[in-house]
Amino acid sequence: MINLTKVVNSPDYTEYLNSIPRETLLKILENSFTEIYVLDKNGKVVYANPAITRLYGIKPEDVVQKNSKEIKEGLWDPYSFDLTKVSRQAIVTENIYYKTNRTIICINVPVYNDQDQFEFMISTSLDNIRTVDLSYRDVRNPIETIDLEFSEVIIGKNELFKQCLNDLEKISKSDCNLLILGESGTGKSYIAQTVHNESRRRHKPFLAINCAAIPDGLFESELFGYVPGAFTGANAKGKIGLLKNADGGTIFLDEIGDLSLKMQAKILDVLENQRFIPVGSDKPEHVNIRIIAATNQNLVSAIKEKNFRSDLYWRLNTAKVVLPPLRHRQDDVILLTTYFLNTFNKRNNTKKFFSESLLSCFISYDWPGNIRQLKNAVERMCILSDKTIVDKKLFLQYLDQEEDIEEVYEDCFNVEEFKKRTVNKLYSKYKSSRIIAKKMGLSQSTANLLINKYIINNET
Ligand SMILES: Nc1ncnc2c1ncn2[C@@H]1O[C@H](COP(=O)(O)OP(=O)(O)OP(=O)(O)O)[C@@H](O)[C@H]1O
Repeated sequence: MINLTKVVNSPDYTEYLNSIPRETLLKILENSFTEIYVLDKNGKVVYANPAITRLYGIKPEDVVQKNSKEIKEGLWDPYSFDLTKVSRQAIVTENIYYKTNRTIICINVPVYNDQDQFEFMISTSLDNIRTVDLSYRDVRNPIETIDLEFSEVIIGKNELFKQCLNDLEKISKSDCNLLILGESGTGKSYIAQTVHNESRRRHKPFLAINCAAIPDGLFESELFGYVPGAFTGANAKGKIGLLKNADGGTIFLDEIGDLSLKMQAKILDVLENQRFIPVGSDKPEHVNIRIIAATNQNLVSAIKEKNFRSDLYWRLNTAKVVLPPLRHRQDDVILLTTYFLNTFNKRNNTKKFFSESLLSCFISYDWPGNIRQLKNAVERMCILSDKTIVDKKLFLQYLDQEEDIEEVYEDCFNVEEFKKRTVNKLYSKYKSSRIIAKKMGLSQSTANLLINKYIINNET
């Protein structure tokens, strides 16, 4: 929280303020890249600048005079108006906007009238914190971060991954559709957002929809919108869909492999003709949209099994990038770990380090859940460790816990392989169960069991 000191305007300051024409002040507000969102004492929207269209696909004129709590209900967390109103302080919050899954930093400032009564709250919000920079803040001149190269925004130096980044850099400058393939957690959504941020559409909305999570009917009305009276229970005024809201920008269709054949046909129409028909209407509407789609499914097999349309595949496939799994990017594991560790340290105001042995474990592990699993593991190590230097013991416990849920995830986790490899490596070097036990943070009897299981029994 930031303490607010009441600003008392000097006569000179008031004169200077009065000298600025109203039109100029309005132009400044309207052209601010940062969102400016003002609520009155009852939480009604008094003013919102056009940045809200870029961030949420909502138009200022559609929200003004409406109750902000109702607008944001279920879409936005946390709702900080009530707290700001009573706090007499500016409150900085990290919010999540569920429709796009974006994190948005808001500074909420309460404003008081001459009688010292709460008059309104001004929120200024900033997304895109990655380019403003959380990870590099300590070492980089903030001016330099404004013009980051594509490869600098995304963490990764591995050769295989760099080839993807080279392609992505070119693709982001073009306006073609893009298909991103890769295992779960390899960063498909993260890359999609970055491609948009680096494209000429970056000042227009980026809206994401998860095709797997939504039933057909809802998918259609969310994406295409509907006309008044389109179906029972529909809003009497109708609804503008994501496509229209994202006009000029990018739609990200996550998990496209899970889309039904019926919806695939509708998406194909959007791709081919840049048009769609709202639910309950017979009039096509035209949009200018770039589509980025992603899936962890094998679409070629899905086509063979008649679960995915080949014409849609080829349409989406104008540009295709296959993100490598983290086990093929072992040289990036430390880089990513350091990045996540710095992020958590900053967020939690801690100064944790990872021991060398823990980092070695991280490098040898397969990370079947890819970057998402690595990020979660780093967070878990940071939270659970009481020490400043986090050692590998916690990680081995983490692997044991993962092993417990192995049956649930079937062969997603390759813990067994990891243990086997580690024991083999240590045994060929030390040939001593005592040293292996010490190195792995296990009792000597457990180390003996592992040696028997993976080495002795395998030799016979
Ligand atoms: N290169 C990267 N640098 C930093 N963080 C990354 C990078 N790639 C991915 N991440 C982070 O890893 C996590 C998983 O990424 P993301 O959700 O994009 O994966 P995904 O492939 O879309 O997963 P799924 O297929 O399950 O939807 C996210 O928290 C994301 O911010």
